[in-house]
Amino acid sequence: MSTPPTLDSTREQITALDNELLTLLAKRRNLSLDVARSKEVDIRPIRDTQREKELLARLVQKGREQGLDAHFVVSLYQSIIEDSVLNQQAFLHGRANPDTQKQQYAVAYLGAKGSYSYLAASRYCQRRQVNMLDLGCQSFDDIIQAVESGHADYGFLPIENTSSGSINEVYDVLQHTSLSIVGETTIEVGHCLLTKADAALNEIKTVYAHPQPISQCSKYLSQHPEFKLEYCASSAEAMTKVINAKDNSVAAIGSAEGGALYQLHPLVKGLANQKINQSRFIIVARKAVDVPTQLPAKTTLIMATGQQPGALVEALLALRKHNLNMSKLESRPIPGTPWEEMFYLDVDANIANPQMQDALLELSRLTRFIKVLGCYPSETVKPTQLSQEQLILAPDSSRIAAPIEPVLALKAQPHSRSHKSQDSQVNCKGVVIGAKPLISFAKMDLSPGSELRQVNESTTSFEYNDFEHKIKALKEAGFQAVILNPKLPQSKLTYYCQTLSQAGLMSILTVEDGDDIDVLSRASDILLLSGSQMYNQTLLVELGTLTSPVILERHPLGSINDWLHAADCVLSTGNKQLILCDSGISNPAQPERLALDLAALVEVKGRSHLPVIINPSQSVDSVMLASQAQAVKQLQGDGIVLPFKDIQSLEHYKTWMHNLYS
Ligand SMILES: O=C(O)C(=O)C[C@]1(C(=O)O)C=C[C@@H](O)C=C1
Repeated sequence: MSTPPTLDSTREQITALDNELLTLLAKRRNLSLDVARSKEVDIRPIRDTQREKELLARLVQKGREQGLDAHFVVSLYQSIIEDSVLNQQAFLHGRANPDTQKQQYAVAYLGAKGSYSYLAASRYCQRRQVNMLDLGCQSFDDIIQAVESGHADYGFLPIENTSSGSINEVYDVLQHTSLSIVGETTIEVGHCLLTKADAALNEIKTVYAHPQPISQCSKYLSQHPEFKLEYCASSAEAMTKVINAKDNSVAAIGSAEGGALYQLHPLVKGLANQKINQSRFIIVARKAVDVPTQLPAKTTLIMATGQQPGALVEALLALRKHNLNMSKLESRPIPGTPWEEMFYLDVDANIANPQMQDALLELSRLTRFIKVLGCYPSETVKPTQLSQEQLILAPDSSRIAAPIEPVLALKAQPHSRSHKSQDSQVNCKGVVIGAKPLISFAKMDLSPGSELRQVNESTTSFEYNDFEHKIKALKEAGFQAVILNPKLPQSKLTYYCQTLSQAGLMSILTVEDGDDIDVLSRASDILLLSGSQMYNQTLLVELGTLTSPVILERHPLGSINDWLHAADCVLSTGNKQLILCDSGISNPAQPERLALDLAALVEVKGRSHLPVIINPSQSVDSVMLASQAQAVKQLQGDGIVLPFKDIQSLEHYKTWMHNLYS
């Protein structure tokens, strides 16, 4: 056997090739700017997906001839094309807004060098080949203040993350600013455990991090109960703490890139719960920008609709009528006006587009308040895909012995409207969930130590009387179902469920453990799978075998796709009596609370035929419940879960609940 070339000489060749590849990539990038120049003249859209498909198909074929895997070629070129599109966009946007063409941008962002906001800002400037003068700030208000006062040209604000959802505080500062949104940018957030160069994992005792990364890495952190978590105002502050520490017992959560600025070592990489963990930032400036029509654009609006039923739906229908797609809907309270909501909408359209103008006119008639926060180029470059046939096809008979099976057409997912276009309804005890009106569920916590169980454990008859009294009041207040906490002896559960049944209320028990399914399903009318179990395939399949209705709660860190995938697990096992329940998503700004995701309700109602109920009790305080319930009704939600504390709280509900049924 001949001796292989030495490692050093092979590495030299690889280095030389990589250099050539980079030179070629830079040349390609320059050519794509020539393309942008010609599109500026012809006024053609930047994106040409037909051209991308042809280009990918040709390259897959060419690559295959040289032994390269089709998926590798496609993902490589998807990145190259994304870069090409974003560069062309930045170029044309600069041409349309000559006053943004500067040598240097002063940028206000959260934290200090190395924070994710810093990385997003520096990438944004790099793409525009502009120097960045970075102004680290302590809070979102300080960022706004720096731009409003002219100390900074731009402010970078994180608005949402793929794992932890929307950042409510940012929506709140947008309510009052005179600044405009002039851009957006998304960065991959690769969380690592950053340590001093010579630290080992078993030495780590304290982990410093901003609340956002802590919630985004909750799965990893739960595997390390020995870590003491210390919250920091930014990832940069967390890294500084590690650098200043005297020993190796501390670590920070942050990016490898940011850590490198502090000479920190990424001891463990890929800590995030979700494989794809991205953060989207918006960029604010004093002056609004023009977005050339060749660029995909987004317009962000803030509005308050009337209080009458259906007002929000009417406003959203105005967008649909003009063929406009709403990519995001958020609701936030209006300070000082309890029970009223401000809605934030991202619409995929240029404000100069005549349809958008018509819709705005119509919205201004339908709303009590409306303001355009900005129109800016959308930086989401959806990768062009090849068909499965194009990817799999490799008719090289010398390599493949057996003929390839034809690719099966994917069946429509059982939750989807393409599988079933009409709304599904779940019948239980004469109540139909999924047909109007909205169903009201009361959530009662009867576990020992809860407010409802302050009676002595032995005074059972008093306890039972008390329960019967409360159930009667709930029925009178208009509730149709009661969700009970299952951590009670079986005899009591059976009694509680029977009492509910006698009062004509549906009984719902929460499942957190697979071993309980049998007992709980025999006692109650409906089982509710706790969101924490949404990824538990075994439990999903078990619930799929039941013949009674099931409520599937969304995991606080779960994406809509994951939630619907979990629904498919239940449906495809057999049980079609499925109801979805959204109790909100994790809100790192207020870790003790969840954040209601009303855009998810709109999206899921559009994509799925399943009934959806909303549980705002873990995300809003009691004064906000009325307006949230109205919003749920207006957005075609099928039910609302309200916390039941005591009979007095029912008086509060009675004042507004009748509106829900009108
Ligand atoms: O050919 C074009 O029209 C380009 O803009 C170049 C390019 C590319 O980088 O290859 C980029 C974006 C288009 O969607 C298609 C192709």
